[in-house]
Amino acid sequence: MSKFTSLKGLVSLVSGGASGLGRATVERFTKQGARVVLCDLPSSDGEKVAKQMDNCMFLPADITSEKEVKEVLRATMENYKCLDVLVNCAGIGVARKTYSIQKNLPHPLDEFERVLKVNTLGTFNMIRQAVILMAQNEPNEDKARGVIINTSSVAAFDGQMGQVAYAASKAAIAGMTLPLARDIGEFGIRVCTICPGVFDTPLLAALPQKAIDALTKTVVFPQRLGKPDEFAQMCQTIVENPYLNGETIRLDGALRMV
Ligand SMILES: CCCCCCCCCCCCCC(=O)CC(=O)SCCNC(=O)CCNC(=O)[C@H](O)C(C)(C)COP(=O)(O)OP(=O)(O)OC[C@H]1O[C@@H](n2cnc3c(N)ncnc32)[C@H](O)[C@@H]1OP(=O)(O)O
Ligand SMILES: NC(=O)C1=CN([C@@H]2O[C@H](COP(=O)(O)OP(=O)(O)OC[C@H]3O[C@@H](n4cnc5c(N)ncnc54)[C@H](O)[C@@H]3O)[C@@H](O)[C@H]2O)C=CC1
Repeated sequence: MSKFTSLKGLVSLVSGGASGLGRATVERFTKQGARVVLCDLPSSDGEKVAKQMDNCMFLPADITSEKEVKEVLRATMENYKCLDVLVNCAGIGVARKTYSIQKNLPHPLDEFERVLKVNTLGTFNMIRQAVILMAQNEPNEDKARGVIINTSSVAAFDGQMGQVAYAASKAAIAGMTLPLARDIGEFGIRVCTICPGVFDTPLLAALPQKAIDALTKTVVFPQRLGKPDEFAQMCQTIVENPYLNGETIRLDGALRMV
């Protein structure tokens, strides 16, 4: 069977794999026979989560660190001799308006910077180093060598009040998709980005329940929070469809946030 027509045997690196959408992706990929490197912060549940799965190893790193990401990729090569799929799930959220007149407080600049650094720069740091490994792969019959999947958000397009930093970081990821595909297509590496709507994870749970309920009510159908495995299923679809490239895919039940 040609490589990338199924997840079986593919070496996959999932950032943010200790929780939420990334964890669901690690779970689905390992069940489908992939060999998975779970990358997450040293302070995360990464070790515990990896131990619960077959063919999964935890390699701790802060995705914003060049040095730590380089070490994760070195260890991936040492253990698995290649890298076929990268799924960038690691990310953080913030809720902060540009200016709170009640508190006479403008959006803290360091908070804006932190969100952009983790979500956008961290995602790019993973990509720029993973490409080096993928480009060394033996191509399949279609000349394919690798697949990269990024995680943006519907906030990239319908950012709510208080989401200027988060939406900027996620719009940047969506904006990177096509130029990335253009840059690395020559190596046989495809790039797609998923824009999830509202999914049932610890990150979304950081919002007040009132806000979560209001958001859920605006999902057209199915009117519920997304299940993390539905995100993971989209990752599997992207890997297994050789003609999906350079695309940003909303996965949101037709939610358009107000
Ligand atoms: C305090 C919560 C901390 C959360 C930490 C991080 C959460 C990050 C979650 C992101 C998860 C990722 C999900 C994803 O990618 C998909 C999505 O984007 S889902 C959408 C998520 N939405 C947000 O993150 C919104 C963030 N904004 C806010 O929570 C609030 O705007 C904020 C806390 C920043 C300020 O609220 P508040 O102090 O109430 O502002 P005001 O007092 O000025 O409010 C005036 C008025 O307007 C109402 N309002 C405020 N924000 C919103 C909003 N986002 N949508 C609709 N209405 C809003 C507010 O209720 C007031 O109305 P009243 O009738 O006067 O009460
Ligand atoms: N839950 C939702 O409704 C939506 C989530 N998203 C995005 O999906 C991705 C995953 O989010 P969730 O699973 O919901 O959140 P989550 O909080 O459950 O998982 C995020 C993971 O990323 C890790 N992480 C954070 N910063 C990191 C860093 N610097 N280095 C390494 N790992 C780091 C965390 O430790 C955590 O394990 C995020 O990028 C988020 O912005 C996008 C749209 C909707």
